[in-house]
Amino acid sequence: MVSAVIVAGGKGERMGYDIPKQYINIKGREILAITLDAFESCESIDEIILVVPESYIDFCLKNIVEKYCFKKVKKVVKGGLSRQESVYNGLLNCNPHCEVVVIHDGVRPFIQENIIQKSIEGAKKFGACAVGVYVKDTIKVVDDEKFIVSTLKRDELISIQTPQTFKYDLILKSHEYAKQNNITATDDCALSEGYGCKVKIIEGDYFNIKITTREDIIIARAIYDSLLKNFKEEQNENWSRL
Ligand SMILES: Nc1ccn([C@@H]2O[C@H](COP(=O)(O)OP(=O)(O)OP(=O)(O)O)[C@@H](O)[C@H]2O)c(=O)n1
Ligand SMILES: C[C@](O)(CO)[C@H](O)COP(=O)(O)O
Repeated sequence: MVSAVIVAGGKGERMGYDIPKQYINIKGREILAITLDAFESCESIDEIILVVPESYIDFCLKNIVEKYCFKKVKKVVKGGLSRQESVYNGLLNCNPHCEVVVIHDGVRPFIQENIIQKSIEGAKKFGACAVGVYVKDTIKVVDDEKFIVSTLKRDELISIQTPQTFKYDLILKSHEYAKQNNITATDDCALSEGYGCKVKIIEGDYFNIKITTREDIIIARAIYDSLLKNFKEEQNENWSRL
């Protein structure tokens, strides 16, 4: 059984709106709903555990899960103070038969189904698999006064995204190990690396952005338009081929 833990338990402080950024509307659909669409329609996903701030559980059930009839969402559970705590609570709420778990940010709405699928295959084969893209800029290390200390080798640098997909027991143990040893990290790969696990990277997609600050909303609207346009063109092509 494959579970998806979608973490949407953050407050979106860097976005600075009154509502958490996962509920911002992009061309008529909430960011979180667009993210859930991809997982709902991915055949390999058996259940979705949605993690949201406690005060948003009822709101989310009514205005996202029921409104769009997301049938695979089996539980909406409370998040924690950090992303790490939110993921951990998501993991604890997965079905007991879960073998592989796909962990994804609720604010990465442009994830493509084929990438979710490849990450599941990667986790089955390697135990841990994450999606990433090569960085396009040259990356510098700076000191406290912002003078350059060194230049990193770009062909060794990956910008890590989600999904990050794992054999369930492995990621649960990685989180528990981190908790016992007061280890914190901004992603789940780092926790499984800390537990001694090798994580395989698969090529992601530059469109799979994390909506973090206000300029990302402008970019997200453009991506949504472009993906929708491609989808319509593909449908027209299929239609004309019939
Ligand atoms: N306590 C938290 C913090 C973050 N997240 C989720 O983790 C993902 C990536 O986090 P980030 O972009 O940092 O979101 P926020 O924490 O909401 O943003 P900010 O740091 O600006 O407040 C988001 O889907 C977010 O909702 C979570 O589930 N629980
Ligand atoms: C998990 C993640 O999206 C991978 O890029 C990222 O680490 C989340 O970081 P944030 O600090 O919650 O923005």
